[in-house]
Amino acid sequence: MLALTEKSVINSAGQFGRDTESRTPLIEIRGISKSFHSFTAINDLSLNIYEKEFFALLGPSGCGKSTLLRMLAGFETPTSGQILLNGENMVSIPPEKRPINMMFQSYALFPHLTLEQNIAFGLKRLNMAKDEIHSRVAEMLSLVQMEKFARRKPGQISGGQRQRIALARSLARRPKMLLLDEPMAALDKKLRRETQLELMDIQHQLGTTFVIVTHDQEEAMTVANRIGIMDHGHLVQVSTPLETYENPVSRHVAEFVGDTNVFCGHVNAVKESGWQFCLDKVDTVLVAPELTGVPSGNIKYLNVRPEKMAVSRDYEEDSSNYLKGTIIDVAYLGNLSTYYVDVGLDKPVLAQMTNSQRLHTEHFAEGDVVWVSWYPQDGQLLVR
Ligand SMILES: Nc1ncnc2c1ncn2[C@@H]1O[C@H](COP(=O)(O)OP(=O)(O)OP(=O)(O)O)[C@@H](O)[C@H]1O
Repeated sequence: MLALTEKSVINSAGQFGRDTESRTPLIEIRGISKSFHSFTAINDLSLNIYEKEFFALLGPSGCGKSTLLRMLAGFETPTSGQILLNGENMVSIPPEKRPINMMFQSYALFPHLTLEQNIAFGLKRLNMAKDEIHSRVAEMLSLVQMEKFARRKPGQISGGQRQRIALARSLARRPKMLLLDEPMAALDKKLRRETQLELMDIQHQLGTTFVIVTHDQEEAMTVANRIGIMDHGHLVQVSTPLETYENPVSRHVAEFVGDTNVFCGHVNAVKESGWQFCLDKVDTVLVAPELTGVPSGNIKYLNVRPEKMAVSRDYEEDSSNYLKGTIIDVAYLGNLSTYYVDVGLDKPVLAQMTNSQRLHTEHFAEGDVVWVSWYPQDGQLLVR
């Protein structure tokens, strides 16, 4: 089991990056486990989620994301551990009594009811006055910009619009927390991007805590204030998107979130200019930033993101790290080019260059002999 701290970092994610430790959590998950027969889906997991936060659970298929969400909603009971809401144990509270709502991937709209009736459905069951229901439905339709379609049925609107109605319906009871299980899985890429921005906007307007489950790391990075990375029922890192990308706690997280280059090796000298990292197999020495608080003997990997690497024909006498190699593949994406460079290691190095000038960007081709370079401070040393 890995020890976790909710790191304090200042970045674009604002308040949630900085001061989560000093705030009272809305939800406190204390050492919960969930087993299905002999299989442990969630293993001694602890996490705090705060008011007004947009939290994303990210991880490979089968790591336990949905199981965790279902326990928050009350559809599953933890085998052990506690879930507290505002300090009160929720484990014995049934789903409908929790101030938490869940929006399902399938949206689960009633096909025979109009959109406004769909939104009103849960409110009627609360015995709310007719006028109040009417105004709440209107407010929700306006929130998701679907006023014009109020009298249509789910079969008469598009997939993206159904998604909005499902959102409106799940927010109508004004839950303290909304759980979203892969809410955009059925949308195409462009609509998905638009919907992500709308979702952030709505969450911001309402101030409701959102917890989203996704296996799309770009989606998690876009919408969330903080991301929890899960693996085999454990939470392996909880941090802001920036911290997750630039400071992954392990090789596993680094490789799961975005593309990266992980070099295996060891620190062979501690110099003032940085630590000297010797690559296994090619016996090349690179300069790497010091990893404070960690004995140099524990270092196993050097992690460098492809966009931190440059490709050039020539070697220059500067402080960068250089590796010589041959381009074996080029992926030209228009805005970016990704070069796969064989430097004599098990895997080619990935270097990504922005095509920032229309006519004067230098392009490289398969077979070109090049230097891949990066600044020492753009590398990250890892112990696991
Ligand atoms: N009711 C159940 N009975 C037995 N095993 C289950 C049950 N529900 C989930 N599991 C198992 O628990 C593990 C975690 O499942 P879960 O649905 O939480 O994963 P996930 O991370 O949400 O995956 P995906 O991204 O594919 O939806 C899986 O191995 C799954 O097979």
